[in-house]
Amino acid sequence: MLRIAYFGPQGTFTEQAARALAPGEDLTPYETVRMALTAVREGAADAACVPIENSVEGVVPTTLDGLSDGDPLVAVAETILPIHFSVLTRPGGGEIRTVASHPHALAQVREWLEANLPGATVVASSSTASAAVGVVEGTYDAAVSAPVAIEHYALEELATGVADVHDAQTRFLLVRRPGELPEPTGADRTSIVAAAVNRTGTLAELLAELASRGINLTRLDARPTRNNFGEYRFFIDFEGHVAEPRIVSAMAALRRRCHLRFLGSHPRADDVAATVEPGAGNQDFVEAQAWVDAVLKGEGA
Ligand SMILES: O=C(O)C(=O)Cc1ccccc1
Repeated sequence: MLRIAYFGPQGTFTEQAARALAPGEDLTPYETVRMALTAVREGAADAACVPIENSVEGVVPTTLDGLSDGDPLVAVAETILPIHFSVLTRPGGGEIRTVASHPHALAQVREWLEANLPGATVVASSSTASAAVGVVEGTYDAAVSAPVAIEHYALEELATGVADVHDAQTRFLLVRRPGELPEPTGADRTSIVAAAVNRTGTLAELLAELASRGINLTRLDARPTRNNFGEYRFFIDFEGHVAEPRIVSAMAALRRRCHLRFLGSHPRADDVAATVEPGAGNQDFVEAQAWVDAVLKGEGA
């Protein structure tokens, strides 16, 4: 049985994602994303499930920073969950003075809180489920939680199906230490971190390497390096798998231009096939290479 670390405690959205990505495996909650990643780096877990991006709030910065610092880890699978919340209180609990949740959750229920709990102080907690634990312990009066949290904590539902933005989704990754890669499927995502020198046009040059090979981006985020103010690392996700000739060509070109960290190639949860531009399919790259090989051998011109 695989040991899967996940961003907990029990009852987080991430636990739900871990159950979907690693059914029947041995799941252990960790208090922070960083601690779950460290468990994999140190060998205490075989893989970790962590949230990466939300359709409303964007990326989860602690996950990006946790993946770009420390020993390399690679994503081998992803899942996307629909996100709506339950507001949980103590049974028979009185006035609601404080309401807590993960910042990504709070950002998605701001209008609901203003309309329904206007007097309550809003407090950020490490996860939606840690807010529920805080309500059980009396630290907060209400928690904005994942619907499954009610199965773990002796609380009452003040409201369910809460969401300012309907159809919100969060994408989660299963990450491991580098090893065998998942097979390409034709509907894959590759993730890298690029650290380029601060010079005019650097980012445009990196993106041009991808664009000229017809590679479609699915996400682009910048995070500060934290060493020098104004210096950034770029997190780039694009369609395709590193085992494909066109992606190999792009990765080698990027590697010549900047420091690269490979964060994995894996099937997309939404199963959307990669866009292929005319002349930029894998077969085009294979045929072009075969022609150059023939020239080198003196068998063609
Ligand atoms: O706190 C949780 O339950 C998480 O898994 C992170 C999160 C928070 C808000 C929306 C989706 C995921």
